[in-house]
Amino acid sequence: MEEALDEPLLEERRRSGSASTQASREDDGAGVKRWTIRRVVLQESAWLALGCVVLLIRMPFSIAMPYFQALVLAKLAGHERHEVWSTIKFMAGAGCIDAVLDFWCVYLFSYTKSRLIKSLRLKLFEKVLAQEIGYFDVTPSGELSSRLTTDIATLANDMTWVFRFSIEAVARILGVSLTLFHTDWRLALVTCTAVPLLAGANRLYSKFLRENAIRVQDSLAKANSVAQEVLSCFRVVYSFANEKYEYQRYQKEVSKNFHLNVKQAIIDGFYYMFVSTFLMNTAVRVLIIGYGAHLFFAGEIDFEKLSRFVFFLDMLQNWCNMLFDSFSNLIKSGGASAKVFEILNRTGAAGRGKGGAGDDRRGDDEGEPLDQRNDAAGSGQGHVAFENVHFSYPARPGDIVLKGITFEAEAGKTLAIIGRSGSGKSTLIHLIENFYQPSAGRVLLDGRDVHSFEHTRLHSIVSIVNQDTVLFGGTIYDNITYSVHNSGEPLLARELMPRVVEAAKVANIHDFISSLPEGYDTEVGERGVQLSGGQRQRIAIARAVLMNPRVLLLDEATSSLDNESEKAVKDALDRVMENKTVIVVAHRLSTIMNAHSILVMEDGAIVDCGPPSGMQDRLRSGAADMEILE
Ligand SMILES: Nc1ncnc2c1ncn2[C@@H]1O[C@H](COP(=O)(O)OP(=O)(O)OP(=O)(O)O)[C@@H](O)[C@H]1O
Repeated sequence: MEEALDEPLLEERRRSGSASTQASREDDGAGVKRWTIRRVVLQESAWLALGCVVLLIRMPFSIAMPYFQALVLAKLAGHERHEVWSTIKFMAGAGCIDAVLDFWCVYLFSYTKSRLIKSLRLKLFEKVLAQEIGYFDVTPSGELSSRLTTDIATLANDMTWVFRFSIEAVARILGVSLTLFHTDWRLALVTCTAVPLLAGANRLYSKFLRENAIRVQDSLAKANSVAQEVLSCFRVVYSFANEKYEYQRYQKEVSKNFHLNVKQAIIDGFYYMFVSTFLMNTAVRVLIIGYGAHLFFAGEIDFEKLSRFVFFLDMLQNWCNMLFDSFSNLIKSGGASAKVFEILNRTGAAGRGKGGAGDDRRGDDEGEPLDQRNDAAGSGQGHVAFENVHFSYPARPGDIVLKGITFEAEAGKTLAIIGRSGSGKSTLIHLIENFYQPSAGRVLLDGRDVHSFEHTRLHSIVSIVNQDTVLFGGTIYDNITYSVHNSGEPLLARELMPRVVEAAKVANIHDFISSLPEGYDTEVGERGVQLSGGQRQRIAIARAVLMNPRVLLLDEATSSLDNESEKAVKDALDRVMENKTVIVVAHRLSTIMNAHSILVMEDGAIVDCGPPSGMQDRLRSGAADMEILE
């Protein structure tokens, strides 16, 4: 069962699609199974069933206790010494068996809970990784990490314990109720008068809980999101001395969560005051003892029966409380599960090419074996073309960023894109990377729409080095080899090391790495903070060199560097660019004079293109930004 969970969603969707052609409540109508609490619980049904079996075996041993207690009291009253001791022995025996079985109940349900948490976390993370880039433009990462941690733990925790206690409580309540009727049906009927009041109170309480739980989880996710943002950009916070401001921002979100919890506490208080303490503990008890005393004095019930009834009533109340707790936890976990299932059931990762995790769309070459498709897709030289491309970002659909872009980047040549800030240069790069899809027109790589490429294939042909180089926490070696993780190449240091060193030499960073005491095993810190911008940039170039892409995208790769670092990075890039299709985005014309051709962008359109010679004069005579001409 566990292996099945770890398989890619794609496979799972294929299986589920072929297993059932009929749309059900758990179908999204296209044969893809939706995630529901029921489906999650069913995945662990074997373990849950085992737990329930132990629970049922345990039941008679724990239910026997009040019976033995009442019997001992009655025998004591009758001075039946021998019977008293033998009943106590039975009582102790039943209690010991009950205790051993209790261990297994706790273990089995806890184990199931851990399995649920693990599989839900993996499934959710896999699903998040399968989302299109536009999704991350509008969803704070802190919110997603809150879903992955708190929400999943709450959901799994509540589900398993609720499951356990609900089953146990329902079984015991039924068993005890039957015993109560068997003991004295008149007293049992009096107990039942509380049922309509209980049902009414539960209805109101559950309505409140459901609504509040969603708000509580949302406020937690927002607080988490603020904390994550601040911690990941702490240098900026520090440099503006904005610790107090950020504290207040976090405090605002945490306070919202606090107020919701206080509201919850007040309603909880009223609920338990009325249902548990007043109704069950006081009203029912007073009625039963009063009516029981009346029956006793009338000679219609004996002492043993009455005390047995009261002991069982205690047990009934305890288990009713347990059931109420389970029930309220279940509803509260609905707040956490709503968001988790919203992500798990999110379909149509529109920006992802075929074959990416979670993708279930069919392309125009579906039916061809994947290897053949990839071979066909990978056989070109790296020719890139835009055909009348229009584009708006999903976060701002009304803002047209590209307005009918058409151009070609010849294989093996360097095309430079220049233009004012905000004119749409990086957006062209994003579309070649298939981060987003055009609203109209096509982006082609070797004559094929980039969107029809198998995801890993496209990103083994096209590589990017941009201005804000992000390294991952880990060693320099880990960061350079990051580009070959999806290639299926062996990642063993022994086999890759010579190529890593070669790539670092091409990227002009080998000497620096060798000067470090731990060389390639040096830790770079979170997001590479322990290195300079230029060093990070050259490690990113080494990463691209190791991958040996056919198309290299350079998005202002040297614009944030000082002259010395810029020279080192440029020398590295010149070596990497040989025999590759290179599309380079630049701010200044002087940095791209050795390109084969230049595109000039303005306000989402191409306003000029041609070889560098003459471009400077044309730009000068036009309305170009002076900064570009530097
Ligand atoms: N993820 C996004 N969501 C919404 N709008 C975006 C997004 N990224 C960029 N934009 C908008 O798209 C337009 C073009 O941005 P783009 O980054 O392509 O410009 P650019 O020419 O590369 O600018 P610069 O030289 O300053 O980097 C801008 O108006 C920008 O605000």
